[in-house]
Amino acid sequence: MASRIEDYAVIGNCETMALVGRDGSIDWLCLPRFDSAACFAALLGNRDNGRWLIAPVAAEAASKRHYRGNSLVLETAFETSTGVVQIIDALSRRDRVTDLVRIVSGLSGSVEMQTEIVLRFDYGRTIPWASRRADGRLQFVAGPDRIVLDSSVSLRGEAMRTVGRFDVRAGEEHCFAMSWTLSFLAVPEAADPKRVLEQERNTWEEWAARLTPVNTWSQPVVRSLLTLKALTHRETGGIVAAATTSLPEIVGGPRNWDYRFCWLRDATFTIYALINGGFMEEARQWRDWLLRAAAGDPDDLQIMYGIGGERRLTEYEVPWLDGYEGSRPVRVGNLASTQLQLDVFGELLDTLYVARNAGLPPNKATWPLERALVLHLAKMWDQPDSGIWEMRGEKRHFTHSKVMAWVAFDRAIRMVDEFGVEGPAAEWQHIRSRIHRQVCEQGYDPKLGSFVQSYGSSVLDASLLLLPLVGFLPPDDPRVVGTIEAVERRLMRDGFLLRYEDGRGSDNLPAGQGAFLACSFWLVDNYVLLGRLDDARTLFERLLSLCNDVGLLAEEYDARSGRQVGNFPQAFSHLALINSAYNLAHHRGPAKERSKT
Ligand SMILES: OC[C@H]1O[C@H](O[C@H]2O[C@H](CO)[C@@H](O)[C@H](O)[C@H]2O)[C@H](O)[C@@H](O)[C@@H]1O
Repeated sequence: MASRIEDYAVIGNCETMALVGRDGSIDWLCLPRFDSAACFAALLGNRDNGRWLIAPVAAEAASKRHYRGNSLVLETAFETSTGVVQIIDALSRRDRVTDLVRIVSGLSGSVEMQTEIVLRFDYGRTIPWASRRADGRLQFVAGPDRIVLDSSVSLRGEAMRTVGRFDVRAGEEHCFAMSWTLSFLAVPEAADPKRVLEQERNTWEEWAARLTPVNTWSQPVVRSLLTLKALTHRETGGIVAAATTSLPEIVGGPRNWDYRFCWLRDATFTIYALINGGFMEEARQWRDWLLRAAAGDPDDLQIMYGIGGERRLTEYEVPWLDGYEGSRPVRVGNLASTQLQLDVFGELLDTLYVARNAGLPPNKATWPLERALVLHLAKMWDQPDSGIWEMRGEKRHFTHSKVMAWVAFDRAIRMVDEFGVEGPAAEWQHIRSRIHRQVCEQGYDPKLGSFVQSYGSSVLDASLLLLPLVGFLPPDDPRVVGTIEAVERRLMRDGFLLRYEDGRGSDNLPAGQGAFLACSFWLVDNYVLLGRLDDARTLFERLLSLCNDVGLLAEEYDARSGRQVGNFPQAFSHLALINSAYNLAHHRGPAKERSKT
């Protein structure tokens, strides 16, 4: 059985990530990209679907772990009655080769260790052919995939697994290196695990040293930025929403989605957080990814793309996997990619505007794309859509979607005014006023004293907290204050926010989801804008306490079971954490800047 979600740490190489359990088992790894098929899929099934365990034989061993400095090199120490041993894990990358290295090092006494390697390509389904090469390394091949395994420990095959037992005394070390390539390419040289670890640590540390400091909450902010960077593909610049598919929003339920794609919404928010952290090169890389992904007719803009900008993300179910703790179905691909979600226009224009203001030199294709998108939006902003929560039910006039359409026109007008780019600003001003009026008339319920999820409904939705954050209305406007109060009253569960009222949001899915962490961070941002700084700090600190022992967050938190739920680690949660930390720490944080109208 897989571990609890918060019991995983991740290691990554900016192309893919592996989930490493506290128990020393790597239960998830897709090779070579985040969205490739997994060769370790025990996370969504059982150990026969693929995993790599290295752990003491003694079942009672207690583990403690941390990252080496500001890196993604993970150290897990196991304490047993006979001694202490440490496992150091890292993922790296050479030309067309992915390396997973693990070093077992004895710290005190002597510990009897075991390893079990179950390699299953194609999401746990395909058992590869195993053989021993002339150079002594083990080789596993199936279809396009080849893995070569080098180890200082003697290993043997047993019931379709590779297993070994070894003792580690204080001062001793055993090294393992697993290298993946396409099966038709030359067999790669063996990796040098120690050199790989050193190099990975230095690269990550150098990157993190460029951070604009945030004082009080530096540690969680740096770990969140490292996680966002690790979710960014090094070559394409695409940013995935999370490293996993189908970790459930409700354990045992069907709300299981594939997040290994690049949502424009999540990516623009990520860039916003990276710009606040001072990382302009990443902003440029993502902007260039966007220009390539969105190339073509603006009518064809998708709300998400593959890592390289791929458009077809066909969703299918993987019936041979039982799902995380039985949460079925396991899905690959995402049908939401075909939805209309109007808010992405606003998020794109807002982030590109922020990037210009932050000094990102414009690319000559940027404004033509922005202009084309706004001209397209002018023709369809008044259509119903699927909204920020990607509801698979009937389309509606979501208030948040319309507000973000307002943002798109607002930022386009500002760009004409402030940067002298060319566009029909007078026409856009007219549309901007129309949307504003319409939202205030149809998206606001005077009896409730609050904005509502969609026109004419009485359902509350935490996305309404973004209204003051994007400058649609001032934070002290009574309608905004009323909305914050209504959200606190109706969406707060055990001190954290649900994203909308369960069962009333008509998403045709079972109720019972956990608190949506990004929404709870938006409440922190609203408190900051209202000057409720004590409330902001208290809620922020409580949210930080939900991070696992290595600072990672999934999408949601289920307060009843005290567990993280949803895909992991999730960019949306981490970027919201970073933005709230900057809002709290700086007099002129991102919320204050953005809310200037
Ligand atoms: O719950 C319904 C939807 O859930 C996913 O979307 C959520 O995650 C996205 C990526 O982080 C985020 O952009 C979106 O706002 C969230 O609602 C899922 O990917 C959808 O297919 C699903 O309909």
